[in-house]
Amino acid sequence: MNDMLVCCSGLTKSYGAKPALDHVDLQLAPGKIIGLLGPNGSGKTTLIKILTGLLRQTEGSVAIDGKPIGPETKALVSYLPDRMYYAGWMKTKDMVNFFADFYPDFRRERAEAMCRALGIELDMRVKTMSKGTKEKLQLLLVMSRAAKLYLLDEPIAGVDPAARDFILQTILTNYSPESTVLISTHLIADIEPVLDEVIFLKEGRVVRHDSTDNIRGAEGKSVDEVFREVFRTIPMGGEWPC
Ligand SMILES: Nc1ncnc2c1ncn2[C@@H]1O[C@H](COP(=O)(O)OP(=O)(O)OP(=O)(O)O)[C@@H](O)[C@H]1O
Repeated sequence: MNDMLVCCSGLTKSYGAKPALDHVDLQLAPGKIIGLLGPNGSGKTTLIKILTGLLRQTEGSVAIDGKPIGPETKALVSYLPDRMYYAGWMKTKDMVNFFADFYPDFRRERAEAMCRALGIELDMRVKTMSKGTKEKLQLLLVMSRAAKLYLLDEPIAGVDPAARDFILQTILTNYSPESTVLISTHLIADIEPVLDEVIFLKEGRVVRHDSTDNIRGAEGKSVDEVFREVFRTIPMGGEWPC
């Protein structure tokens, strides 16, 4: 019996001729916070959307908790998309009610406590919120579910550094040892302290999947430094052609 939470085998997704994901083999254990890292267009959002069931793979297989993607796995997954999808007329409390109606595993008290801690009033309308406040609200709602797999697509892109710390703390304190958090981000240095593992995606392929301890221990470098080496686009000391 495989005790991995996520298993992808030969996972391929093509939108046209070029694959966005190219024969990806991945196994994600429960109880980990994992960074999904790669340059623009490397396939991060595509992988996350396949795990949510929003996209279907072209080839290969994918399972969450031993089940193929479908209604059963959707109930186990809490997903933060890379863009806001709530109507502007909604108030914070409408969104809290929306989540409470939709998800049996939603913890209302926790969500309301986090709103209070962040100064997000329950009567505030989405359209009057700053971009960062909307992102914080959406993330705290997603993290208030008792899910097995949290898929966070760029959760800290639009928030200030102090709020980033709060959000990372929120992620750390809201997941259980049985659940895993997969976080896609370009802000590696900010998120590095909370990561157990990293996955480097390059042109739709996994070029490295390792623990952050291994990376730091074996190479004596931060994940951010290793990422910059793997994905350097201009050779050191090199120049762009005229
Ligand atoms: N709906 C689509 N139709 C055609 N091509 C697409 C579509 N969505 C994504 N792609 C292509 O698939 C590849 C992977 O895109 P994806 O959005 O998964 O990358 P990403 O790593 O999340 O990028 P970013 O860091 O910029 O968000 C890119 O080459 C992109 O142009």
